[in-house]
Amino acid sequence: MMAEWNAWTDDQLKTYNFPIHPLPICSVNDPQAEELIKEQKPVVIKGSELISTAQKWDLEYLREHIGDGEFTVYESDSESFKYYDDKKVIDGFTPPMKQRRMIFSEFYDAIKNKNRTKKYYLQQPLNDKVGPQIVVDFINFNWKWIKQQQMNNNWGPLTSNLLLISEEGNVTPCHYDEQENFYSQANGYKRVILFPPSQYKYLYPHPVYHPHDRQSQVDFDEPNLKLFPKFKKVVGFGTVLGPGDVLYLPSYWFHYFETLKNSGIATAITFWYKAAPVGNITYPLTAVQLMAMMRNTEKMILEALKDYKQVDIFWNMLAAGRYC
Ligand SMILES: CC[C@@H](CC(=O)C(=O)O)C(=O)O
Ligand SMILES: [Zn+2]
Repeated sequence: MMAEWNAWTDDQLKTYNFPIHPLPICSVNDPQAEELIKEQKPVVIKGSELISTAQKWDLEYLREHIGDGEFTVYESDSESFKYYDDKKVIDGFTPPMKQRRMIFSEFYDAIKNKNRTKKYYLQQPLNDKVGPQIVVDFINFNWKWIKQQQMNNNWGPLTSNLLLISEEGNVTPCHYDEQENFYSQANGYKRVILFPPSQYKYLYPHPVYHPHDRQSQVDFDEPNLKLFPKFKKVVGFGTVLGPGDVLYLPSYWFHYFETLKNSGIATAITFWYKAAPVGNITYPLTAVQLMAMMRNTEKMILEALKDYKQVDIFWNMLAAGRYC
């Protein structure tokens, strides 16, 4: 992967032993960018100026201007921040990180504390509690351009702008989301690795009823190939995002993020949109349609059986010796 001149070096990246091909990179005026978005394929877009007013959002600026609202901050004993849905409860599940609520100055102090043993990741939807200067910066995002993308692709409404403030080395393990996303890097450097929905069978997401729904069960650092043998077939598409870069991250594409080692703080903002309504069904079904169908089937079985422990029994009864 080619480092932009002087920005970062390969030794700041974690190493994985699956192939990683480069993601397409286009200028905002390149028609190929629009084509890839229309085909729901990922592309890194340069020069959109989407969040240029947020490129000055460093910790000091935010401490001064972001206001005294509370923020969700994940606290982890390791570099890994594997998302979990605290509304999904199953026996014996221990959350891999702590979800805390802090005002920004508490987050700032936690990050600056040289004696700390924990790692932190602020992940908070931007809301109306932010200070007036942040509102001015937000209003001056390139809404004209992104609204054009939303319209061109018949997406639904913007659902949230998640502010992400990550420390060097933090990892968000592989997962998928069900919304379209323009992932915008304000400052710092983050590496992203994407996997198409067709690689679902290599990434073994947790069951829908599990708190880690949508997250891959495979630990990329120590993959258990006995439990997840097809993981060895996985092929990634990756790049390093720098200040001003925007990644179109299509719904249902699996993705993994890491904040480069020794690169300080990385600030990013997501633009999540409801995906376009499914058009007329053609066969064979697409990988995305199969993923949506599998999710709905799991939800229906859970709804019918009421008890998640029965889902495993039912599924094995249905499939064992008959389908697998
Ligand atoms: C939510 C955290 C993650 C981004 C992501 O998964 C997304 O925007 O969908 C990251 O940047 O570490
Ligand atoms: Zn995600």
